Amino acid sequence: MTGTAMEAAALGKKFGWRSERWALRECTLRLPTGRVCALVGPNGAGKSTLLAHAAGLLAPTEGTISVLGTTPAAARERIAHVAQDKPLYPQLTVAETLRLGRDLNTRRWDAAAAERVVDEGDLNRNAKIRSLSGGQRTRVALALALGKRPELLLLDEPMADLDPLARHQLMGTLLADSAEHGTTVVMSSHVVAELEGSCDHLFLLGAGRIRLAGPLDELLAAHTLVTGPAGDLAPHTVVESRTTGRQLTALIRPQGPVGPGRQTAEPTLEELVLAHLRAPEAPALTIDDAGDAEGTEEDDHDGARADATEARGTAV
Ligand SMILES: Nc1ncnc2c1ncn2[C@@H]1O[C@H](COP(=O)(O)OP(=O)(O)OP(=O)(O)O)[C@@H](O)[C@H]1O
Repeated sequence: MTGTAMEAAALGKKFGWRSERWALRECTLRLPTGRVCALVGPNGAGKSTLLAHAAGLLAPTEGTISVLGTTPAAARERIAHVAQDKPLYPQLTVAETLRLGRDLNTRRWDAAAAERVVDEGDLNRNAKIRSLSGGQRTRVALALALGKRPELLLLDEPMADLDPLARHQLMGTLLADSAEHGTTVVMSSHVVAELEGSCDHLFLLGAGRIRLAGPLDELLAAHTLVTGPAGDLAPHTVVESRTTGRQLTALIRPQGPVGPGRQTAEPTLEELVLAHLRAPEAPALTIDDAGDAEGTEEDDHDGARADATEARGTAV
């Protein structure tokens, strides 16, 4: 049995005593070790808050979170967290920043990995951090994170300010490095297309709650895109359905044969995510590592409806 990289039980977070709003609520999830997990959801869904809990930077209001079999605080040396604002010392040079990384992580520091990330971006090692562009700073932050040789790498929108070529190249380096060392990666992103082909696990958050969680291939296999004549979709669980004239397009969780005259296909990651984002009331689904599904679907065959919007390639 694989180990557990991250596990949350009824995790909840409210910022401030008086706040009525839960940034996270009743989040129960498990991520096996060695996975590359996409963490997606709309703005304010709680992605950064979840990553900050896993990194030990925030304490839960209720529930628990553990990483690598212990508390986030106890695992800190084995975790690297690249926050959205990528905090670095502006007055240091790139070379001094890498030396600081080495001095703070004497037992684990992987100089070759850190230097490879910097060199692939053609960065001048004598340049001060404050003189670098946003994308170049991202590269230095990722170099520090990989140099730490973490067992769990938590990345909060790591690619947001990189140009498409740099994104592609850095993602390749990141995935190759993680595969070589068996690193578990949790990566939040709004650009779902860039996660396709990179991730094998998915957490979809909405309004602080888990909406989809599990191995990506099993989550995709649990859904079917249906097109064909309009009509009743019972007994299937409907995530989203749209009708244009007599034509129906729907994303369902099938409960048996879909019926004659309808075409079916397995959704892409992007189609799966976008349908759930357009239908925030759709029932949640968690598939655990043994392939067992747990959802909130029984009473919801009507599902949620959304406007017919062509949204391929969109950021969420
Ligand atoms: N330090 C804080 N104090 C008060 N509220 C906070 C704080 N940090 C986050 N929140 C609130 O918690 C909720 C979740 O925020 P979070 O940053 O985790 O979302 P997110 O999914 O990462 O969003 P985005 O995609 O915009 O980065 C939001 O409503 C946000 O306003």
